[in-house]
Amino acid sequence: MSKTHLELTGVEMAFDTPKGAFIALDNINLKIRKGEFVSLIGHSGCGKSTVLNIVAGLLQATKGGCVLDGHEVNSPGPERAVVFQNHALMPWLTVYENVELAVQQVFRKTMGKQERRDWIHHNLELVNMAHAADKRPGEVSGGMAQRVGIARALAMKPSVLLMDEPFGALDALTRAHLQDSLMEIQQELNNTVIMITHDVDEAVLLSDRIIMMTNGPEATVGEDLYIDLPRPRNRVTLADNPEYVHYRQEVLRFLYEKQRKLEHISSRRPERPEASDDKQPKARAARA
Ligand SMILES: Nc1ncnc2c1ncn2[C@@H]1O[C@H](COP(=O)(O)OP(=O)(O)OP(=O)(O)O)[C@@H](O)[C@H]1O
Repeated sequence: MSKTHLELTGVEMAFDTPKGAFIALDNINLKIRKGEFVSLIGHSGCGKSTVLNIVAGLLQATKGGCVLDGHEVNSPGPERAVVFQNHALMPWLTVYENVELAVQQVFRKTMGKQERRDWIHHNLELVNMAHAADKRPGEVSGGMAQRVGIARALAMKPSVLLMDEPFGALDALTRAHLQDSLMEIQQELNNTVIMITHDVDEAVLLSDRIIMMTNGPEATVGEDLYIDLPRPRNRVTLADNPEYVHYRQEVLRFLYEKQRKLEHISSRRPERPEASDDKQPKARAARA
């Protein structure tokens, strides 16, 4: 078993609000091994993005911290690439130039011009987007743009890939195709991946481990489920696999329990004054 690659220890995240400190996360402890694919799942507003932002170095924990390869994470770095739900490509640059921007940032000094060109094409090919290299993001579909976002992240050769609902906005077929590509690429590159998802099937299919978070405020790790299914994984054959069905039920059970708690709290307390309105926990039982 490989050693710990990334470690969160005693992480607390308190946000300043007009009504005082809002403790979003409390005592998050997590050890992740090199090459592990970890999904974060939990109800809306529980703090998944906050965890990801701390690992990305975009937020600083108010207590505890994050250590990657023995170094404390204090700021963003190219060894941790982030893929957001809405690709976040530069609309005025072509598909090629969007990837090039990231590659220049990381490899300007270490790769020659031709090597960089080949590397950009290689990454576009990985996600089947080389044919659209000269198109702008507005000229390709949402799924294609998302693939470019993934190529851009992979082209930085990140040792950690952080994904915040990367396939959330895509139709089912595109989503399935990208999930399969991601599994293949990750097997090949052995990156450590942390992915936020609301989709239970996606979490079980892709992950080595599913971290289920309790409801906020003061959210923490509720359950840590290891998905011991052989790879490569095939969604069609897995659908009837009793182990797969068991894992899926475990996650659903956890989420329904937490959902019941949310409903219980909201029936007793009509308002949650601490959290901002757009982040009030919502029922997402259908997809979560
Ligand atoms: N800058 C901030 N200031 C105050 N509160 C914040 C801030 N950022 C996040 N929060 C609160 O922290 C909690 C966790 O937010 P976060 O976005 O991490 O949740 P999430 O699980 O990713 O939600 P979702 O699934 O809806 O994306 C929420 O209650 C949110 O309102």
